[in-house]
Amino acid sequence: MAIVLGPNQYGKAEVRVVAVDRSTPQHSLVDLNVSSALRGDFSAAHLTGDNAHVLTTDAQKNTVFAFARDGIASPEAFGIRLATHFAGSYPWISGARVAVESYGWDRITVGGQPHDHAFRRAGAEVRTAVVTADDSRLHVVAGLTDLVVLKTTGSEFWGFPRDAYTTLAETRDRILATAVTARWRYLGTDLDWHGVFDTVRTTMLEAFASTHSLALQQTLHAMGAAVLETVPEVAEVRLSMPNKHHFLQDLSAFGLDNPDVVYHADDRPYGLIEGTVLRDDVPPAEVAWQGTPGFV
Ligand SMILES: O=c1[nH]c(=O)c2[nH]c(=O)[nH]c2[nH]1
Repeated sequence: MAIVLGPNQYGKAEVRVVAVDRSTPQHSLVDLNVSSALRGDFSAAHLTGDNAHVLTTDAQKNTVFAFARDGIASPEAFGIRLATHFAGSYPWISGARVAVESYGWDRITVGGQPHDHAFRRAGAEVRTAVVTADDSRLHVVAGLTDLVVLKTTGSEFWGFPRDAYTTLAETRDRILATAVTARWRYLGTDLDWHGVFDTVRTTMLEAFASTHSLALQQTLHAMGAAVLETVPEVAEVRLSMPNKHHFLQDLSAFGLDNPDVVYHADDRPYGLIEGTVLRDDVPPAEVAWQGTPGFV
C-alpha cells in the first residue's frame, strides 16, 4: 500500500474587512467577511515541509485589505478581482476560490432624516458571492442567507399518505414561514452585480408572496423557476428552506377560543426543504459549487 496526498486547498478564512467611503459628507460602508482558498501543487509543503510554493495565508489576508483600498464595488466584483489575482500569481497555483459574505447596514434615521454617518445592522440576511477561478475559467455563484419570510394565508398542505406514524392534520389554510438560503450561478462574469442581485432577490420574494402554496416544495420550485424566467444570466438556482412551523395554540384551558389568531412559533424541529431548479440547455459547472455546504 502506498499513501498518497489527495485533494487539498488552503487559504485564509473569514477576513473581516470594513471599507468606508468618505468621498461625500454622507458616508457609506461595505462590511465583508472574505475567505480565500488556493489549489495547485502544494505537495512539497505537505510531504516534506518545503514551503517554496506556499503563498502564505497571511499574504492572502493582506491582499484582501490592500485590494479593499481601491473600493469594493460589489461582492462579486471584489471576489473576481481576488480570485483572478491569486490564480495568476504563481505557475503552481492552478485555481482559487474566494467566498464573500456581505453584511448590510442601513442608515439610522434621526428626526425622520437618514443620518450621514450612523448606521444599524440590516438584520440577519447576508449576501454572498463565491468566485472560482479554475483552468482560466471564472465561475460566479451569488446568493443570500437567512431571508426570513412569512405569509399568513395562501398556504395549504394536504393529500399526503397516512402511514402508521402520520398524525399531521390536513390543512387548507396555514401560516407559511421560512428563512430562505439561496445560491444561484451566473452565466456571465461581467454583469451589473448589484442590479442583477436585486432583481433575483425581488423575484424570489414576489414568487413567495404570490404563489398559492400547496407545499413548501412547490413554493421553492416556483421561486427558482421565476428567477430563471426573469433573469437570463442565471443558469441554476439552489434553495434551502426550513419550514418554520407555526402551530395554533390551544387556549381552551383559559376558557378562550382561538379562531386562527394565536400561534406558537416553534423553532425546532423544522422541516428542511431543499432543491435545485435549472435550465436544461446549459452545461453544469460542479466546480463552481464545491465547498458550498448544505445544498443538494
Ligand atoms: O410544505 C410542507 N412540505 C412537507 O413535506 C411537509 N411535511 C410536513 O409535516 N409538513 C409539510 N409541509
